[in-house]
Parts: sequence; structure tokens; C-alpha cells
Amino acid sequence: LLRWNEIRHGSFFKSHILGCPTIVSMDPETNRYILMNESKGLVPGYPQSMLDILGKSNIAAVHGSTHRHIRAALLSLLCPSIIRSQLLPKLDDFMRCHLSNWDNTLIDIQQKTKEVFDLVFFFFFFHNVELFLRYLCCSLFVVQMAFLSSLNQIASIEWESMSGEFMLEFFKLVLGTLSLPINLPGTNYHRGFQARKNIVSMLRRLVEERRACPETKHDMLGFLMNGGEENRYNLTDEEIIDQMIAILYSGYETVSTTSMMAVKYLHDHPNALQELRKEHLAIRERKRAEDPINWNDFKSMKFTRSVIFETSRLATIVNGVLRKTTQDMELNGFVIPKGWRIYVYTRENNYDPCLYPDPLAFNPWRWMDKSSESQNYFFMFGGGTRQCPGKELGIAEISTFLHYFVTRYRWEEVGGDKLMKFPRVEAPNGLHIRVSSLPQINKEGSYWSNHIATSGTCSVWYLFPISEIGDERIW
Ligand code: HEM
Repeated sequence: LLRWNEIRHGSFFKSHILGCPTIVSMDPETNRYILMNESKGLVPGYPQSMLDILGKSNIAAVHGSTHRHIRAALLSLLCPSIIRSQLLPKLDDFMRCHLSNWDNTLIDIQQKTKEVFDLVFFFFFFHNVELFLRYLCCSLFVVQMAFLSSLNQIASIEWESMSGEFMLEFFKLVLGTLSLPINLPGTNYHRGFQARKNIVSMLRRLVEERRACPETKHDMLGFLMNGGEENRYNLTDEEIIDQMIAILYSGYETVSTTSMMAVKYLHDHPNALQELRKEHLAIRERKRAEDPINWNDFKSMKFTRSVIFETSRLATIVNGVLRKTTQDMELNGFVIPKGWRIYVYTRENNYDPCLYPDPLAFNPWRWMDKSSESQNYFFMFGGGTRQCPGKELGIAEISTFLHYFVTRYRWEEVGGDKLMKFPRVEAPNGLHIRVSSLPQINKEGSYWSNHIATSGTCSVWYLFPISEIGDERIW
């Protein structure tokens, strides 16, 4: 067996992360072994600040039978039948509404995707959004929202600014999880911890209000509280609250950044955009303008799924995952002492030419063969018993966003915006695009050109027969 000071580079080496001795593993085979063998003592090893702020019942903080129990509850919440019957209709409703009025605008698509995907979780969690907002009024923002009486009366601007306030607390929490655990006023950790307290007390009162009311709400919170009809999972209030935070935290940024990067890659690869648009226009052509996309439509989006995988691979939205050893153990010819962290660094695997020929090319077609998703080193959503339970929901969210985006709009980049891929994917000054409407097609096969003129709130539409225009929607 080798000593650690003999090896400082290559695909398996020692470093330090946040003061802890950490092995960085980039070897696909070793990474697979680590992810598949939690039961041998390779448990999640996230930093103390993250565990403190996300809560001790959080799914990433628990192991063994507790993990299995909580994971089963989350999986039942995020499973295909719930996505099909409950989440997809909400998603459609939400995206249809939020992706309107972008015509002739200059937008920062990074900012927009963040806003859109932050808000979407409120719709999933809180069936009765009005109740949630009233609740927030009582606890945080007494004056602003007191006059609201029903969801229909909530102007989207007010709704957005309200949830914006909640998100401010949530952003502090997120920053805190990425800081050194020094609990002094002014530190990110301290602010994050305070934000956790605020969020927990709000959610606790919400859970208590729900308990006091006999009616079961059919939303994520209702499901976590009741485990479906038969109360199968029986989570404590603390566990429920920590899982709500876990879901918000895990879906935060992963989905919005993948969407932003998909928009970027599609812009730079017109062939891929053309193929994607063809797929989505074919869905729209089977429907009336007001028809939502349903499960069958979602399942038919094969090229869209490929675009999402290729975007996750090439941009590498998640660089890797952290584990720690619960005992001394041998790994890859080395003895790793108990308590050391292992950074299962999957970024390199995404650019391995043996796994992905011409790895730096954006080529969604490489995913069109269904078996590519089940290859052994596909780690973009993790692996083993910790594989992302939100994978299918994340894909459904991005697909619905892309559906309304590419069927309603065309866009061009303003240009000059910097894009960073490491240590995290972001556009430090935003990614600005100029958006214009795409001519629409109705079920009978005639186009209506997006508004020719707008006066106040009234838009003038003009119908063109297909024969006069030709199929100019697809470029
Ligand atoms: C493109 C979007 C997403 C990506 C790339 C992604 C990636 C990942 C990865 C790599 C892991 C493994 C973490 C580990 O092994 O320690 C993970 C776990 C997890 N993800 Fe996702 N995720 C995405 C979307 C979501 C969404 C939308 C949700 C919630 C609805 C979610 C909820 C979770 C949860 C709860 C875990 C922890 C699972 C466990 O510890 O058993 N993720 N995700």
C-alpha cells in the first residue's frame, strides 16, 4: 500500500477542503465504487456548516435505515405518477404564465431562470399559495400583503416580490452552508444560521396550522405530512421541515443553471435548436393553444432530454459529491484513515474521450440511444443509494421551460458577457439576450403572427394561412 505523501497528482490525490484532509478521486472506476458502497462506510461528508444549517434530519445528514426511510418518503413525493398527475399540470400552468410578454425585451436569462425556478417550488409545496402568503404576511411582512383575499387576486408582481422576500432569507441560508462554521455576528455562517431559524419557525407554524385543519392538501407539504392517504412515512415535524429545506436547496441553482446553459448552447448550435424546436412544435401542432403539455408529451421529448444531459455534461453543473470514511479503509491501493473526506470529482469523467468521443463538442445526439443513460459512469445526478431523487422532476421542469421558450420566442445574445464554468457555472455579469416572438401555429394549420401592434393591454393579432408564409418557424 502507498503512503499519501508519495502521490500529489494524477487521478487520485490528497488535498484539504475547509480544513479537512480530503482525497480527490477522478478515476471513474473508483468513483463508481465509492458511490455504490455507502454501506461499507463511505457516507456523505458535507461540511459542518452545511449540516448545521440544513438541519440534522436533512437527508444528506442521515445514514442507514433513517436515510432509507426519509429517501422513500421523498421518492414517493417525486415519483413519476405524482409528476404526471400533480406536478406537471402545475409546471405547465406556471411556465405558460411566466414565459409570456417577453417579446421585444432584453433579458438577463441567468436572472430570469433563477426567478422562474425559485418560484416554481412554491407552487409545488403550497397548494394554497394564498394561505402561504397570508402566513408570511403574519410572520414577516405584515403590511404589504394584508389585503389579499385569494390567489386570483394576487397580481403576479406582488406575488413575485413576496416570494422574493422569502427567497432573501433562503439565499442567506444557502450562503451560510458554503461558509466556515464561525458563529460570530457578521459572518455568512451566522447570517445563514439566523435565516434557518426564521425559515424553520415560519414552516413550523405552517405545519401546525395544517395539522389543525382536517382537510388534506394535495401538495408536497400535504404529502410529506400525510404520506399519501395512509400516512405511510409518518415523519416528525422536524423531519418534514428539514426535507422541505433539502428539496428547495437541492433544486436551487441546479435546474436554473442547466436551463441557462441549455439556452446558451442552443443559441450557439443552430442545428440542435432546429431539432429541438421541431420536437416542440410537433407537440403544439397536436393541440389547441390553451392545451397544457401532458405526460405523454413529456415522454415524447426525446431530443429535449438529450439536450439536457449534454448540457449537464458539457457545462458540468455539479462538479462532484463529498463522502467521508467511517473507519480506516483501503481504496485504490491506499489506506484512507477514518474521518477523511473523499471528493468524488466527476467533472473529469464528463470529458473522458473514452466515454464521450469528441468530448468538448456539444452533441446532444450522443444521448439519443437510451442505453447511454444507463452506462456505468453516468454521474451527473450522482449514483448508488444517493442518486438524485429529483432527477425526473428536474428534467420535467427544464423541458417545460424549454417548451414554452422555443415555441414562443427566438433570441440572440447581446454578446460580450463573460461565462465561467469553474469553480461553478455562472455568468458573473449576467447573460443578456434579446428576445422576440415566434409566429405561432394553431390546430387548423394557419399561423397567427405574434402581435402586430399593442395598445395598452390590447394586442392585435393577424392570421396568415400557411401557404402565404411557408414554414419559417424553424431555423
Ligand atoms: C439538473 C438538476 C439536478 C442535478 C444536476 C442534481 C444533482 C444531484 C446529485 C449529483 C446528487 C447526489 C448528491 C450526493 O451523492 O451526495 C443529488 C442528490 C439529491 N438531489 Fe438532485 N439534482 C438536480 C435536481 C434536483 C431537484 C429538482 C431536486 C428536488 C426536487 C433534487 C433533490 C435532491 C435530493 C433530496 C438529493 C439527496 C439524495 C440523498 O441523499 O439520498 N435534485 N442531486
